[in-house]
Amino acid sequence: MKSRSHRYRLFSEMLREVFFQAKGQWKFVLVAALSILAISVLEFIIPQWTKVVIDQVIPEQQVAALFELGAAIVGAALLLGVFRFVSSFVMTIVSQGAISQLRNKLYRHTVNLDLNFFDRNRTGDLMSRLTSDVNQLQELVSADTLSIVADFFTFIAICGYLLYVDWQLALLLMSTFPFLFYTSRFFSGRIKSVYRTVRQSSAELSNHLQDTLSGIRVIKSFASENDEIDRFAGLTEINRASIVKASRLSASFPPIIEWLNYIGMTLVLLFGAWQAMHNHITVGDIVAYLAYLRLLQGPVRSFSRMVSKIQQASAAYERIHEVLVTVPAVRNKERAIILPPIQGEILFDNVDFAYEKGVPVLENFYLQIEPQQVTALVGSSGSGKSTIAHLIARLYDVQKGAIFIDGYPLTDVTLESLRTQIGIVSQDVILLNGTIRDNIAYGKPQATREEIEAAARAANALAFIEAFPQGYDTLVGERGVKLSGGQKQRLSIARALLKNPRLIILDEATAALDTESEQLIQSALSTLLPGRTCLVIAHRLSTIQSADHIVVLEKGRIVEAGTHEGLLTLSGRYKTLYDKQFPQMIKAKETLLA
Ligand SMILES: Nc1ncnc2c1ncn2[C@@H]1O[C@H](COP(=O)(O)OP(=O)(O)OP(=O)(O)O)[C@@H](O)[C@H]1O
Repeated sequence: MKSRSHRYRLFSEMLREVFFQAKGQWKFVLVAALSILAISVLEFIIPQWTKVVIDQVIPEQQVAALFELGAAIVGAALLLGVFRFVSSFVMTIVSQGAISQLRNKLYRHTVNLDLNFFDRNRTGDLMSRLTSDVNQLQELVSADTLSIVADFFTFIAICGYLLYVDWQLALLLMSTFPFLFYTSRFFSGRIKSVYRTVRQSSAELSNHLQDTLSGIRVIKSFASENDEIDRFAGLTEINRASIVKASRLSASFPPIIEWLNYIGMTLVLLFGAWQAMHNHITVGDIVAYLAYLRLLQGPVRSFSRMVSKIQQASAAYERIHEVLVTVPAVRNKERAIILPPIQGEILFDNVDFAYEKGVPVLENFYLQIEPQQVTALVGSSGSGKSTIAHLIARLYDVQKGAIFIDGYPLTDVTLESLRTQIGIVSQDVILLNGTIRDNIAYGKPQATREEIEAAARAANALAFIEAFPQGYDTLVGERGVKLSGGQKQRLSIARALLKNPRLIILDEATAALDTESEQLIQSALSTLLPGRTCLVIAHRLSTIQSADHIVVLEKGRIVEAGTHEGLLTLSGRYKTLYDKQFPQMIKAKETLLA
C-alpha cells in the first residue's frame, strides 16, 4: 500500500509533468483562459437580464426594452458558443502538444533503458504505457480543467453575491456543500484503485495481442488458434469486468451529486417561495436564484467529473512514472571517454555475470581475444556463448571483474563510441519496416548510393536485390516483400559491411541455412573479416575450422582452447562435439578427397 505522502508526491509530479510540457504554449493557454473568463461573465449577466424582464419589463409593459433584452440574450448566447468553441479547441492544441512531448520523452527514456529492463517487461505492456496511458493524461490538459479554475471564481463570486442579497438563503444552499465534499473524497480513492486494475488488464490484453500476432506462424503451425482465442476471451472478460466495476463507481458518483444538488434547489425554492409570499423578495429574485444555483451546481458537477478524470490519469501516470524513474544500469559514467579506433584486443578479467541474481552464467571468467584474428566460441547450448557477445557490446554490465578493449575498461568508454565500432550479425535478423536501402544503411544513414551497392555486392546480395522490380527501393517487412532467411542474412552482412566495424561478432550467423545459402554467406563473410577482429559463435564446427583460436565453453567455463587440429589431438570436449557432427563416414570421404 502506497503511503499518502507518496501518492501526494506522485500526484503533484503528474501535474508538474503535464503542465510543464504545456509551458511553451502559454499564449494558447492565455487565449483559452480569457475565453473561459468571458464565459463566466456572460453566464453571470444572462440571469440578471432575465430578472429585469420579470421584475421590471413585464409589470411596466416596456415592449421596446423587451426586444432589446431578448436580442441581448440571443447575442450573449451566441458569444457564449463562440467562447466555448475557442476554449475547447485551443486547449486541444495545447493538450496535444503537451502529450506528444510527454510521449516523446517517455519513448526517449524507454529506448535508452538497458536490455535488462526489456527482459523484465513485456513489449505489449510497454506499448500500452506509451499509447493509452499517455492518452489518459491528455484529459488533464483540457478546457474542462481550465474552466475548473474559472468555475472556482464563479463559485466564489456567486456565493458572495447570494450572501450579500440574502444570507439566510445562501447559508441554506451551502448546507449541502459539506456532503458534496465528503462524497467526492469517498469516491475518489476508490475510483483510482479500480482504474488501476482497468489499466493493468488493458496492458495484459495488449501483451497478448503483441505476442500472438507477432507469433502467428507458431500458433498456426501448432493449430492452436482456438486456444489463443479462448485465452484472449479470458483476458477480454477480465478487462470487461474491471471496466464495468470502474464505471459502476464513476457512474454512481454524478447521480449522488445530482441528488444533493436537487436538495439544494428544493431548499431555495421552498424558502424563496416563503420569502416571496411575505414580500421579502420578488418572483424575479427566485428565478435569478434558481439560475445562479444552476451555475453553482455547474462547478460542483465539473469538479466531480474532474475527480474521476484525475483518478484515471493518476492510475495511468503511476505506470508511466515507473518507466520514467527506471535508471538504466548500463549507462555512460561521468566523464566517460570516447573510445579511439580499436585494434580489437579483448580481455575478460575474472568476470562474474548473471542475468538474474543467484543464477550465475559466468564465474571467475578469463578470456583473451587477440586483435585482428578470428576467435571462435563453441560449446553446448546455454554454455554462455551469446552472453559473451552481449557483454562485449556492453548490452549488460558484469557484476564482478572487468572487460577491457585495447586496454580500456568497457565501463570507462561511452556506449556510442564502443557500439559504433562493433558489428553484430546474428541468426535472427531483424529488418525494419522500410526499403532494402534503408535497411542496409541503418548503421550509416548518410551512406552514398555507391557505398550501399558496394556493400550489397560484397555481401552477395546484389543479384536478389536487382531481381526485384523496385530494386533497392523494394519495401521489406510487414508492408513489403518477404525475404528468405538467407537473403535477410546477406542484407544484415551488407549492413555490417557498410558500418565498417573494427570488431565483428557473428552469432550463429549461418546456423539455419541450407548449404547453398551458407556458401554464399561464407564467401560474403570472407570479404567482411580480413583486417578486423572477429568473434564467431558457432554451432556448426565446419564453419570455424580455419579460426585462429577456438575456445570451448561448458556451463560458463572454458574447458579447452586452441586451434582445430590442436583441439582434435586433445581428444577432449571439442573432439566429442566434432565426432558428433561429422560421423566417421564423412570424415573418411574428406580424407579421401584430400
Ligand atoms: N536475457 C536473459 N535473461 C535471463 N537468462 C538468460 C538470458 N539470456 C540467456 N540467459 C541464460 O544464460 C545462460 C547462457 O545463455 P547464452 O544465450 O549465453 O548461451 P549460448 O551458449 O549462447 O546458447 P545457445 O547456443 O543455445 O544460443 C543460459 O542458461 C540462458 O538460459
